[in-house]
Amino acid sequence: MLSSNSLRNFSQHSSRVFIHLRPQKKPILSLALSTAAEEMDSQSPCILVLSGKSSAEIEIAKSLKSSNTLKLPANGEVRIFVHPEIPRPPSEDSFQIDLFLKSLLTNQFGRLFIWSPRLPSTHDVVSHNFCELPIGAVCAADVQSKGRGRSKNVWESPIGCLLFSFTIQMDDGKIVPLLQYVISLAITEAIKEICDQNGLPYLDVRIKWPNDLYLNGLKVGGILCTSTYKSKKFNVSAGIGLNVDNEKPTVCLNAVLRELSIASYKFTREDILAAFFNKFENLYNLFIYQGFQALEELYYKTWLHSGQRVIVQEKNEERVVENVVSIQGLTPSGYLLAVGEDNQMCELHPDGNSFDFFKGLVRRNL
Ligand SMILES: O=C(O)CCCC[C@@H]1SC[C@@H]2NC(=O)N[C@@H]21
Repeated sequence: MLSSNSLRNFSQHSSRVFIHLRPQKKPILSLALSTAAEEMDSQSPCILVLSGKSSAEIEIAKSLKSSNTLKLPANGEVRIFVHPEIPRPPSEDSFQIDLFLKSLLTNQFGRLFIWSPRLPSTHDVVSHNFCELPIGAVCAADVQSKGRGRSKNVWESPIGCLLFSFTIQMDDGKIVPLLQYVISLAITEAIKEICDQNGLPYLDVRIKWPNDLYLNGLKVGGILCTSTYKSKKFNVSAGIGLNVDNEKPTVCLNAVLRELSIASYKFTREDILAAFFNKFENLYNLFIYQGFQALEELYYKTWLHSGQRVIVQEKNEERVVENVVSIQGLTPSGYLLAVGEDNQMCELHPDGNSFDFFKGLVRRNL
C-alpha cells in the first residue's frame, strides 16, 4: 500500500461505489488560511526552540543547533535556540516547555521537543528533517500558517489548539495503516486519564473512522499520517490537531468541560501532550508486540460506528443498486468490515473523492 520513497497520506484510495450516511456537520478546522499570514511568514524567519527530557536529548538539541541542519521546505529561513534560550519574552499563550517535560514519563516518544511560536506546519518540520531527528522527536507550534490536513486540505491552526507532529519508524508495512487508529486512541485515552486524575466528568471524545476526533457531534480534532520508505524502514510522520481552548468556530474541549462541570479546571495543551505520549508509548508497544487485536475492544468502544447502517450505492452499468450494510469492525488491513442484509461480509474502502470518508466507499465482498 505504501510506495517506495514517496510521501503518502494513509487515507487515499480509489473510487467506484458510493455510500450515503445522514449528513455530517461541517468539520471545524479545515478552512482556508489568509494569504496575508503566508506572506508574513515568507518574510520572517521561523523560530524553533529545541529542548530535551534528559541530558542525552539536550545534547542532541545542542548538536542540531550547532550543525544548523534543520530545514524548512522551500528553504524557509530558520533560527534555532536551545531551551531556556528564548528569542523574545514568551507571551502568556505560549506553550510552556517545562510543564510538558515534567509530566512526560516516556522512554522514547516526545523526549526531544521542538517548539515554535509560529511556523508553516509542524508536519513539514518533522517530515523534512526525519533523518536528522531521533525517533519519537516531536515538533509543536502555538500557531501554524500553513497547516496540512489530509487530502491536501488546509488545516486552520489558531491559538488555543494543540498542534504537533512526531516521528515513528516501523518495519512492517502491513500494519502501518493501523497506526493512525493507535494514535486516535492514545488521544482519547489521554483525555480520559486527565479527567480521571482531576475528578472531572468524562468528555465523550469519539473516533470517527478513519482519523477524526468528534465531540458533541462536531469535529474537534484530526490526525494526519504520512510515510516514506527508506532502507527497509517505514518512516512515519504523525500529525495531530486538537482544539483545546478556542471556541471559534464551533467546539473545543474547554467549552464542553465548562458546560459539564462547575470546577474551574481547564485542559492545557502541555498536560494533554504529555498524557498523549505517556499513553501512546504503552499502546504502541502493545500494538507492535501483540498486534492491533490487543487494542480492538477499546477502539470499538471509542469509535462511532459499531452497528452503524450505511447505504451502499453500486453502479452496475445502467442501474444504480442500493444495499444496506451494517458496520462490524475493522478488517486486518484497517478498512471497514461490514455485513449486508444477505449476510455477505464485505470490506468498505473510501473512494478518495470526498472529504467525508463515508460519502464514497468502495465495497469489496469477502
Ligand atoms: O485532515 C485532518 O483531519 C488531519 C489534520 C491534521 C492537522 C495537524 S495539526 C498539526 C500537524 N501539522 C500539520 O500541518 N497538520 C497536522
